[in-house]
Amino acid sequence: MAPTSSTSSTVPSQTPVAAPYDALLLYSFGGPDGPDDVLPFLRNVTAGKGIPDERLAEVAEHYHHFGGRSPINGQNLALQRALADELARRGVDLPVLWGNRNWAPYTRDALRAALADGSRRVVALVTSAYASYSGCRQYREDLWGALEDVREDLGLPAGEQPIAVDKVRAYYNHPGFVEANTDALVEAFEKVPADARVVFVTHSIPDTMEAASGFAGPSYRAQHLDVAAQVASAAAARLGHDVAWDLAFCSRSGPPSQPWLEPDVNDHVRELAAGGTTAVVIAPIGFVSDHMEVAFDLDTEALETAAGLGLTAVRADSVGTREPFVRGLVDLVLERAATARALDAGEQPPVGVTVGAHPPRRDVCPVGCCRQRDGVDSGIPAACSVDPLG
Ligand SMILES: CC1=C(CCC(=O)O)c2cc3nc(cc4[nH]c(cc5[nH]c(cc1n2)c(C)c5CCC(=O)O)c(CCC(=O)O)c4C)C(CCC(=O)O)=C3C
Ligand SMILES: [Fe+2]
Repeated sequence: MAPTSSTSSTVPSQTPVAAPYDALLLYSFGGPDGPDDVLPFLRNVTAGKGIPDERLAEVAEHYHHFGGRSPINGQNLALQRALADELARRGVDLPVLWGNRNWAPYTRDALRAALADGSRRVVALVTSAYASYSGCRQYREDLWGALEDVREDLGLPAGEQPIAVDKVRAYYNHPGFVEANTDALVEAFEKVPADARVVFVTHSIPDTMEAASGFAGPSYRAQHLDVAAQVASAAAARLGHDVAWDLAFCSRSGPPSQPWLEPDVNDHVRELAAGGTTAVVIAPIGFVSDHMEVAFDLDTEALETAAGLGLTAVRADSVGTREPFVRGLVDLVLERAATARALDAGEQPPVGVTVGAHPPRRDVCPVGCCRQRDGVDSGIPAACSVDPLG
């Protein structure tokens, strides 16, 4: 009888589905964990951005209103756990790390830990579904800086990176994200009359950033309109009635002289009320979890605006750790791995899975992608692009 070792050696060796990656980085924005963190966090976020002091004081108040703690860190921990569980369920051996741009745990520390654990190639999943300077390029610029820090730790010369990071494409039009948002909207309709109007909401950005976001595909606004149309029609099919909707924006900052995407959600709700609407669902498709913009700008301000006008108003859930979303994210990670393997082998990569009117966003950003922040180039190199200086 053959010894066990030779029996197992006859099993054909399979490429692990996550290869060439040896770790997954959940890469997020970060937020304060207590009152003393609020100001230094806000300084990190706004360094060099020209946000007026009054706006900063106002945003600090939003955080202090919730005890100086952002809900975002707990939400990322929950998502990290959900991703690890889904990977384990599929038998995929891939540790999930968590790192942030603006607060601890910082990305550079997550990369240091990955390196210490022997990882050399990491796949990053950004907690923003849409492509724009704020949702893609800025994460890539900060990642470039973190990779430089890790290289300098080891005293390696420029260009000799000890660890490489690839990024999962912007996933707004992935079926998992759309399905999870649809489920949340269908559930919200249990609490309002069938003729309630849906106000899909996302973060406002400057008009100049909106223009730059269209460099390598549909613009930030167009990406949201595509998701909104998909979610509304899928929800209508399930609910058995029409779903009327609009797209509105929240959390505008910057000087008043600078145009940002409109309408503001509060102004829009006022306009709907004036036009005879009596019930609204506020659906935060622009955010993946109920972080501060959702907790304050929507649940505190926008719902108060609606209540003050006598409207029936509910807020649909953000996708959070909903099963279709988490499943979709793991599908995207494995898709990115299959793409990396194909490119490494000089083969044609798989076509990314999507729903809606748009093709998949690129995995590797072209030169110039989303580079203009306020009508001028950021001037900062970025990781996960064909040319870091591009
Ligand atoms: C598109 C977008 C997303 C979605 C994509 C993504 O998720 O990344 C997002 C997310 C977030 N934004 C957040 C917080 C802040 N954003 C700010 C400022 C800004 N955001 C912008 C855009 C976006 N922001 C822009 C154009 C600015 C102006 C300054 C600049 O040009 O960059 C400021 C400064 C004060 C203020 O101006 O409001 C804060 C404190 C938090 C953490 C929340 C928490 O703690 O729970 C999260 C998840
Ligand atoms: Fe923001």
